[in-house]
Amino acid sequence: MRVEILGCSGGIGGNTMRTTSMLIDQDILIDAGTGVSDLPLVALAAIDHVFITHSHLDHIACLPFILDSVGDMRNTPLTMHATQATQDIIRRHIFNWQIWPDFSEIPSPENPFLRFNTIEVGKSLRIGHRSITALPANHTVPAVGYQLEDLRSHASLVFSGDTTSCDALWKMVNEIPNLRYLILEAAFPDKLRELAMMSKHLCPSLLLEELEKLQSDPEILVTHAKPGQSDQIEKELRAGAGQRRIKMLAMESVLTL
Ligand SMILES: Nc1ncnc2c1ncn2[C@@H]1O[C@@H]2COP(=O)(O)O[C@H]2[C@H]1O
Repeated sequence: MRVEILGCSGGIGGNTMRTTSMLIDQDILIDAGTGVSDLPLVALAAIDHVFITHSHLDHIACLPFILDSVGDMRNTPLTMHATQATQDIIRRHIFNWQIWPDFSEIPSPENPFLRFNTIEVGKSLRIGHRSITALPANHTVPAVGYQLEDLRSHASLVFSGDTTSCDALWKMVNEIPNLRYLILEAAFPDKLRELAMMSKHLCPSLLLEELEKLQSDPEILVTHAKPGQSDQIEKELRAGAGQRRIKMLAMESVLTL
């Protein structure tokens, strides 16, 4: 399984900051933030599945554009996978004919560009040799993370999505054998710890407290730094990392499972 980081910033600004999205092989996206907009048309048309962590704009911004840009280049609907709560929000507030047309009825309800699939925390979906499982998260809106497992190598990657402290997440993460990569968020530096808590994110000190609950030793990659905050977050994480292998996740990097 190939995991390409299309965007991993908590905001926008210039060529180096794109919001959250990961491309799994050619056909699966995890979130559809602004990082998706760098993909050429032919790559956009190859996306069959989009797994959404939560409804915030920085994670879904490009989904409406994908459908309008390449819907007619495809023979089958693109499937948006999300929990019922997240699906309801996105249908009510995005695909409502006011913000964007409802592509689950276009060009016809019988043969649309978009279809919805409801996922549940703890349940796995198998797509070819990839297994995708929703994990618990704790954010200001209904949210999940994902475990991606390559069923050939049995290696796993966990992406927490946007979450503050979440014991239920660690309970499930600690049951995963062969966890190779753990992508966690730290949106703010420690001086903004109050804002991190209010907006249900992590900062380095909170992230390091969370890592005390982790019982395995994956490579830890940190995502979602707000614009201009990445260097300070990295400095604070380095200072407290101890034996943990922690580094900042980089846009355009490729992880292999
Ligand atoms: N009181 C607040 N609650 C939630 N988000 C806030 C607040 N104040 C500012 N924000 C910002 O709004 C952003 C919405 O997306 P994020 O959750 O990524 O990060 C959030 C913060 O950067």
